[in-house]
Order: sequence, then C-alpha cells, then structure tokens
Amino acid sequence: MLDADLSHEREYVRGLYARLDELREEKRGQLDAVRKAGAIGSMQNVSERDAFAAMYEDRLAQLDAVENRLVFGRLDFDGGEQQYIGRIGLSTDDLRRLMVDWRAPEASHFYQATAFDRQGVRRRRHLILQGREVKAIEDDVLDAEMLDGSTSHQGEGALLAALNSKRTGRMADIVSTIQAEQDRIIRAPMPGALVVQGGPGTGKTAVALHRAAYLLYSHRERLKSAGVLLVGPSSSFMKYIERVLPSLGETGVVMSSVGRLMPGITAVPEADARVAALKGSKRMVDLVAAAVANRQRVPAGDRILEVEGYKLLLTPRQVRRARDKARATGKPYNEARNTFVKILLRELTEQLQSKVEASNAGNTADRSYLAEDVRQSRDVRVAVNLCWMPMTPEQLVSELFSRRSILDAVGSALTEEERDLLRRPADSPWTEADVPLLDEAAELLGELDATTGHEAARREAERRRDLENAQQALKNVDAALREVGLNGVIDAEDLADYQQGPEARMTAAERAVGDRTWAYGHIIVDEAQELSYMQWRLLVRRCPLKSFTIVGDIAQTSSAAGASSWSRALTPFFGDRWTLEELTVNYRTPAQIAEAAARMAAAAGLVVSAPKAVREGRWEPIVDRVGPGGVVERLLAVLPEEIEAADGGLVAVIAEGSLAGTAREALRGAYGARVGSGAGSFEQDIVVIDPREAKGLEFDVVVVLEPAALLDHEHGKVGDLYVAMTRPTQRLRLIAEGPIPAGIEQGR
Ligand SMILES: Nc1ncnc2c1ncn2[C@@H]1O[C@H](COP(=O)(O)OP(=O)(O)OP(=O)(O)O)[C@@H](O)[C@H]1O
Repeated sequence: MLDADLSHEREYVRGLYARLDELREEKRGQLDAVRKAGAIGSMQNVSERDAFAAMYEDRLAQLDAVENRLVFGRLDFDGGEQQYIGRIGLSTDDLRRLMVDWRAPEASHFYQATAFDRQGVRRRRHLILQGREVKAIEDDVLDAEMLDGSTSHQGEGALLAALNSKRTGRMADIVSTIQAEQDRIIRAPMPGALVVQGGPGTGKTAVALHRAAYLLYSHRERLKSAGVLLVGPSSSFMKYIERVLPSLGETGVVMSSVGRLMPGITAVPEADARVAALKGSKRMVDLVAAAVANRQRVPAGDRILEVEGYKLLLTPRQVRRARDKARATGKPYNEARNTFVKILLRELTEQLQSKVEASNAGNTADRSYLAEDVRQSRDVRVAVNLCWMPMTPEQLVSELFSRRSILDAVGSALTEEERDLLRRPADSPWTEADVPLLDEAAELLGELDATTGHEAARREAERRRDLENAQQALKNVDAALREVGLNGVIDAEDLADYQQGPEARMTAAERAVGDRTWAYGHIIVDEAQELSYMQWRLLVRRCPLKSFTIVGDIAQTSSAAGASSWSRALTPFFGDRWTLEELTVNYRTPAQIAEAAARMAAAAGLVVSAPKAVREGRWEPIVDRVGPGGVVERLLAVLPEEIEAADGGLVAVIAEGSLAGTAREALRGAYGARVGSGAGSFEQDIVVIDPREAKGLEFDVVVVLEPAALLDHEHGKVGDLYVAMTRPTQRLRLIAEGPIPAGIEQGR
C-alpha cells in the first residue's frame, strides 16, 4: 500500500514537472517568435521587440525559479477531492487544475487545518522531493476514521527535518512547513500597520518574506505599480535573505538596509551610540528645519549692487518682503527660492530701468535686455545667494555638522555637549543615522532645479508615454505576432514596464529604488525594534498609506536609538491604528539553549517574551572557564570538536571588539581561508562576527567569547548577549576568563 502511494505520487509529480517544462517551452517559443518577428521586419521597432523579449525572459526566469521543490503538499477533502499545493498554480491547457499556488485562499487549509478544526480536510500529505523525484511522503491524518493504519506515512516530520537541516549561510524559504500561527500573519489583510512581536527564532524574518510574496500575489494589481519595500538592519542581513523571494517566484520587492534608503548614499554604521541616539531623536526635526531656515538671511543693512555701471540698492525691507512672499507659496526651500529670486530681479530691473531712462533723458529702455543685465550681474548673484542659497541635502547636513558657527546658530536647543557630539569634519562618511536627516533635509529643500519639475511628475509623464507607446506597439505587432503563432495575452501595462530598452528595463519596484519620492504600496520592516524616531519618520514618508508589516523583538534591541516599547515607537506615527500579533514558538534554538538565554536575560533584568522551543537539542550549553588570557587559546583547542558537531554546517564565533580581531587572526592562522571576517562571508564555514552583525542570522554551532563583555560593553545591552546566545540551531559554547553572567548555568 505504501509503495503504491509513493508510486502514485511519483507519477503525479512527474506530470507536474512535465507541465512546467511545457510552459517553459511555450514561453521560450514565444521569446524566439518575438525575436524572429523582429528579424523579419514585421515588428518595426527594435525597442518594441526588446520590450516583448524582456517580458518573456522574465516570465521564463520565474518559471525556472520554482524548479526546486515545485510541489510539497496534498490535501484530501471530505468529498474525496484532492488538491496539490506548490510554489505556483498549474493547470492543463483546458484549465483543469493540477496544483494550487500556496498563496491562494484555498491553500490556507494546508497550513491551518488541525484535528480539532479540520476545515473539511481528512488528510494533509507532505511530499518530500529530491530533485524531481518524490523521496518520501508524510501524512497528518486529521480524520480519525482514516486512521486504519494502512494509509499512514510517518516520518521525522517535515518541520523537524527542516529545522535539523544544516545551515548554509543563506536563508531558505519555509513554504512547505509554514505553521498555523505564522500563516495567519502571512495572510493578514494588507491595510494598516501590523506589528509582529516574537522572540528569537520564531520565524519573524521568514514570515515577513512570505508575507511579501503573499501580498504581491493577492494584491498584484495595486502592488505591481506601487511596489513593496522590505527593510532590514544591514546589508549582510539583506544578503542572508536575498534568495528567499526569488525562490518563491517573486522579484518585485525592493530590498534595502536602513543605510541605503537615500538613493545615491551608502552609509556606514554610526560608531558612537550617543551620536546614534541623538541623531535618531525627534529633536532632529527642529534642528534640520532650523538649518534650512538659517540659509535664508536678511542683510543687516542696505547693499549697493553694481549693474552695467549703475548703482542699485538692495534694502533689508525688500529682501524681507520677497522672502515672506516666497515662503507664503508653501513650496519647499529650493522651489520657493525661485519665487524669491524672481521678485528681487523684477524690483532691481525696475530700479535699473528708471536709472537708465533718467540718464537717457526719458527715452524708454528695452526691459528684457535690462532684466538680462540684472540676472547676469555678479553683484546681484552674490547678493541673492547670500540671502537665499540654493542647497542640496548633502550640503546642508554636511555644513551643519562641520561648521561650528552654523550648528551654534541653529542648535540652541541642544546642550554644548550634544553639539560637540554632532561635530565632525566635512569629509566624514555618511552614517546610517545621517540617512533620515538627509531625507528630512531633502523634503524641506525640494528639487534643486525646480525648472526640471518634480521627480514624481517627470516619472508620471514618462510612464504615461510608455503606456501610450505600449498600446501603440500592441496594435502594431498584433498581426505580426499572430502570423508567428504568438498567442500570449499581454496587456499594455505589462509591456510598458519593459518599454525602456534592455539596459534600463525595470519593474516598477526596481524603478522605485532610485527615487526618494516613490510612494510604496506596502512596507515590511524586519528587526524593527532597532529603528529610531527619525528612521520611522523616513519610512512613513515612503508609504503615505501607512500600510506596514513590522516585525521584531523589543528584547533584542541593541541600537541606542532603538525602541523600548512598540507603543512608544509607533504611536507618534500610527496613533492607535496598529495591531499586535505574537509568534510564540522558537523554531531555531534547541530548548536547553533557549532556556539558558531566557534565564540569563531575566537575571539581567531584561524582559523577554521567551518563546517555547519546538525541539530538544542534543547538547546542554557548554561553559568553559579559562585562566587569564586563555580565551583564544581555548577557542583554538575546542574548535575541531565544534566543527565536528556542526557536521559540515556553519560555526560562528561571536565576540566584541578587539577580542573578535584576535580570535579571527588566530583562527586564520589555523584554518586559513575557511575563516570569514564578518556576516557577509557566507562561503566560509567558520565566521567571526560581533553580536550586532549576528542579528537575524543563524548558525549550526555558536561559540561566544567572554559573554560578560557583551553584557557590559559600553555600546552593548543585555540584548546583545541574548542575540548571541540565540543564534545556534544545534550547539552553544561559552568561553570566559571573566565571570559567567547569572542565569546561564542554573539547573533546568
Ligand atoms: N514554519 C517553519 N518551518 C521551517 N522552518 C522554520 C519555520 N519557521 C521558522 N523556521 C526556521 O527557523 C529559523 C528562525 O527563523 P527566523 O530567522 O525567521 O526567526 P526570527 O524570529 O526572525 O529570529 P530572530 O529574531 O532571532 O532573528 C529559520 O531557520 C527559519 O527557516
């Protein structure tokens, strides 16, 4: 019976792959046809042909991306109906359904049905594939009547198998084993702000990514043009998760670390926690506004300006009046400046005209020439700029922090000590904490060259033009396509996305990356507890609809500007219009280790929502006490044992500052290129890393050096040690010369 089941599933899965191959062939044929149609000249315009080709290439890439574990489940319903669940929906040519997309409403039973709430499901079957072959099947029988022994396939359990698998340094999707509490969050309605709080390893990142894929599937129309933004803490974290969405067949999500949210700027972490806290605080709103206002100056007295040999007068009163009128337009600084300049130039031209006419005994002068003379005059240009200097956000913020006189003038609400913290040389690199200040400045300054119009307006016009071109192209090529047997249904919107030619062809989401004023349809924030007030402000600006999924763990906050409570962090932006969901099961860390971490946190006074670990591990946490100066020596001595325990997986050594450096050097001496120098070194199997870089990542084995140093490090918080201790999927070792933080060794 069991073998019969297995061969039935093998046969069916073979059929699914055959259908996938057929679809690929079809797309490939369409691609070739488009290219051929271009070559024989039926399709006149090369860029049209390229747009079609690009679109088919992308569709083909999507079909290629779902190759691995194409199908993973089957549901048997009360009425005898069966339904296969996989990465995408598949149907036959005559629309008989072969497989349902995991995101479709009817697939939710696969994740939600239980013996208590069967939802019409008699049996849930997991199909475990290797390549294209079904290797094993596992059944959850939900209907007791089916439990006659003969139809039940038991195994380790698909979930446990996934959890025990070796880590590769890259996150994998969990689509085949999403748990019910996770599924409810993934499928939650889109509008509004949803906060997902969960302890370490509860699958917050996994949920965030699967939710992005789900939203794109279920709100495709809206999100296709607006896009989804996914924000994470660091570029190494983004690298860690970058493969998940493509494996779910989704490429339409913009992924960005917090340091990259301002187009054109790549920011480094803010080294000093006090500076990060200050720059993240709400007080920066007034500081940046004051810095902008400071660039508009009314001269103390009259100024004489020379134009073509005539002396014109610029009075403080004139400047003040022009400034007030310009400000009254309500436009941003650089755009309002145009009004200011126009008013002053007009007045100065009038002055010049009357002077010229007076000296020419009443003959009228040509006003347009005079206006040009005024505009060209160096004196006038200098005077106008002194009153109202055109500014870029980079200039504004750089000068604010590097020019003592400016910061003293606008920062009167800050203490002397705070101003000293902000001061730095003009050529300092941008930091993550600067990014929201630059964004704030950009918002107040507006476009530098207002004559080119607002970026958004330009984009809109471009999009309209692309759409018109696409409609025209569809008309033009319709006949040619039919001639060569191209029967795909294409809409102009789709094609417009590809109109810009191969090098510039981008989805709407990709275009959003380079545009600060882009309004996203939805934003997903991971490790959201780290965000400062100013970073939230920036993000809310990027999604005026305030449609957010916010995932994080308050207990893991390590940024000095980060949140100590969701309510405090979110109320300024969302009021009470956000809902809180909790994830309660830890899928990563074995129980013995998770409990030690939770006891340590409790002893150190950190309130944690310690989730329940889903499995026991093989090992208790190991604590090694060593004599003075012996930490690295012990590390070298025990590493072979740890590598063996990792069994081909990853070993991470987590340490602070100089100890991390010494450990890395020593390990490099012994293991050479196998040792990676940070979170980004995914190809190596031994990684030395600090706790902040480790955030969000996981490893088979973790060795923490000098845990007490993580606890009292001047930049650190209890959260850092808590993060470090909750990274392993199998085994944890602590090596300490100093005291072992309380709680860790207490009996279970
Ligand atoms: N339903 C699931 N099926 C299989 N694996 C899962 C499931 N849920 C979570 N995992 C695995 O558990 C691990 C932890 O998940 P994830 O990194 O998303 O947790 P997290 O809550 O973001 O953790 P942290 O806050 O510690 O960064 C990952 O390896 C993830 O693949």
